[in-house]
Amino acid sequence: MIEITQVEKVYTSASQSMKAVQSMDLTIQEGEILGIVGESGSGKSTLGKMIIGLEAPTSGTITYQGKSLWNKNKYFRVRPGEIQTVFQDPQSSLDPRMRVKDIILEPLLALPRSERKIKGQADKLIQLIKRVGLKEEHLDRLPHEFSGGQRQRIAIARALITDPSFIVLDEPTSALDVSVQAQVLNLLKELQKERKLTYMFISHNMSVIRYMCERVAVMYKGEIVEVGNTKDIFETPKHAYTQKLLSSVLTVQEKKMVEI
Ligand SMILES: Nc1ncnc2c1ncn2[C@@H]1O[C@H](COP(=O)(O)OP(=O)(O)OP(=O)(O)O)[C@@H](O)[C@H]1O
Repeated sequence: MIEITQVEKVYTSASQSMKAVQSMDLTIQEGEILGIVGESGSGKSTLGKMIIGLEAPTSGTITYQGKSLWNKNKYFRVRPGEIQTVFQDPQSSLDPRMRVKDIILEPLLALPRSERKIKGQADKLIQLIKRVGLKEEHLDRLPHEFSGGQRQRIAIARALITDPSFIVLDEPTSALDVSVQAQVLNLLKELQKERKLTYMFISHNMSVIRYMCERVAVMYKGEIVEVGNTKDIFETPKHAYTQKLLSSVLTVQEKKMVEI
């Protein structure tokens, strides 16, 4: 579905330049949940941003269903709303002045007028808010009236309103309490199956990755050092960095994640 070939991203400022992503080759298969794991600063979010159109690759190609997403610095949408995203922090990613219904409907404004499907929109909105575990009356409320988990459910509904096929989930539950985290992860899993979605799931939490993903790519200093089936990566990690990640993170976090 997505083919990343020799992608590099260099951030340049007046004083310096830094390679956030380098020599990246990666395939994301239709219908899978691919995990991207790595410590802070390893380039995970930069990769996600290049796929959703927020950062242009410095070199290399990214194709979606065979079509190039970038031509120099210009991003081409395959179909507006086809690729969506859910970010980590539901506090800052939802406009505090907007009512929930307007937040969820907002991505439709990016679609051409003919595709906004005004007819039936209200029904779709009600269906969606209920599907993510909230109530119809919540549609008229403001974000501050909700808990972190509920706000992330709103962000998920917003991502789904355009009927995407592919969603970049960038640390979608990292800001949540562990029990709430499990509920949101389960919701994401159910939605992926029901709607035959493909996810790129970014996390630094190995337990969450193991619970969610069929395959995992391990990033270190902007490069993918290892990619494979989750089971293989966890049972027989080949790269020294993956081994280190597993030994340092799992023992503490697995205890925390028992509820999952
Ligand atoms: N807009 C930017 N300008 C300059 N440098 C940036 C920019 N965005 C990211 N970087 C740098 O690129 C590197 C990779 O950052 P990135 O956010 O992709 O990593 P990450 O693995 O997602 O980390 P985290 O888990 O902390 O979000 C970091 O060194 C970061 O400081």
